Amino acid sequence: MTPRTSPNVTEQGSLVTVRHPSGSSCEIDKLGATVTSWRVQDRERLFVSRKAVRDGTKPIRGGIPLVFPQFGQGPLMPGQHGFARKLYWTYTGVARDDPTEVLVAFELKDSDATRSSGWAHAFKLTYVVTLGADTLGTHLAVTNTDKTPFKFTPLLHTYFATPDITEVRVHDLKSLNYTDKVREAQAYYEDRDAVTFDAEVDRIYHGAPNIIHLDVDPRTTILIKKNNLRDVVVWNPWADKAQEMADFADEEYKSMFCVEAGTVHEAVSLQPSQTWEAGQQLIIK
Ligand SMILES: O=P(O)(O)OC[C@H]1O[C@@H](O)[C@H](O)[C@@H](O)[C@@H]1O
Repeated sequence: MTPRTSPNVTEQGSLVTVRHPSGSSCEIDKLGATVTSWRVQDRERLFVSRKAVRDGTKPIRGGIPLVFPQFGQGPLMPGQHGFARKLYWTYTGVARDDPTEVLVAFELKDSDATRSSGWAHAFKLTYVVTLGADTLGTHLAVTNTDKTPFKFTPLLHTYFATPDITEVRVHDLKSLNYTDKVREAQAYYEDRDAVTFDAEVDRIYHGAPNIIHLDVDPRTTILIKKNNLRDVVVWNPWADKAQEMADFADEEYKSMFCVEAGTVHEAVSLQPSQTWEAGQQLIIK
């Protein structure tokens, strides 16, 4: 099928750039189908490290890497955060372009690389990125094309940009249980109205509400509206961990934070021929 094109979408090398008539734009790298830029009102909303490696030798440090089939270092396969963020996806073209939204689609199927990864199932992933005037949607469909069921723990690893990490507030997580990876992966209860950052944070909030408000600075709120993703991971490496990461500059922990919608506490199970769908919409308020 010939990819559908639009004057609002350009493809150059591994980058697909989408422009909306309102002036907003986004950029997706076929490496991982990683959204690497989202600009609204002339302001970049996503964080990408200035030391990010963009040649395919490692996942892109920033934007929205897509974690599949495994979040973290789980039991499903060896390594961290699965293979989807490390592989080049196929750009399948413009799915829709109308005055309100522009949609572009990407696909990843099992290959020698995925079958030899330790998670050897046959699958098809379809990822649709939707740009509106002040919204960005990322929607994933997973189809089991195999003869047996499989499990996965998918996640949208969104890196948000902030002018000052100490002013960030992540709301709507109060009264949830969370696993704290910084404290021996023990379970805790969130009693604060907002999660803030003044040290390393690495938590999995279980069963989070579908709307999360983020104050990225005292005047700017972004809403995450998630769909069919149960949990929310909140992460900032802070100073010491930042120094350990080769593709992240030492001071960059001050200008980013991750709020990651996923189903990671318990895996999704998918039967042969079935499709599972989920996603998020980011909205500038
Ligand atoms: O360095 P990576 O593999 O991109 O992972 C970054 C972080 O991703 C988060 O989702 C994890 O909860 C953290 O534990 C991890 O450090």
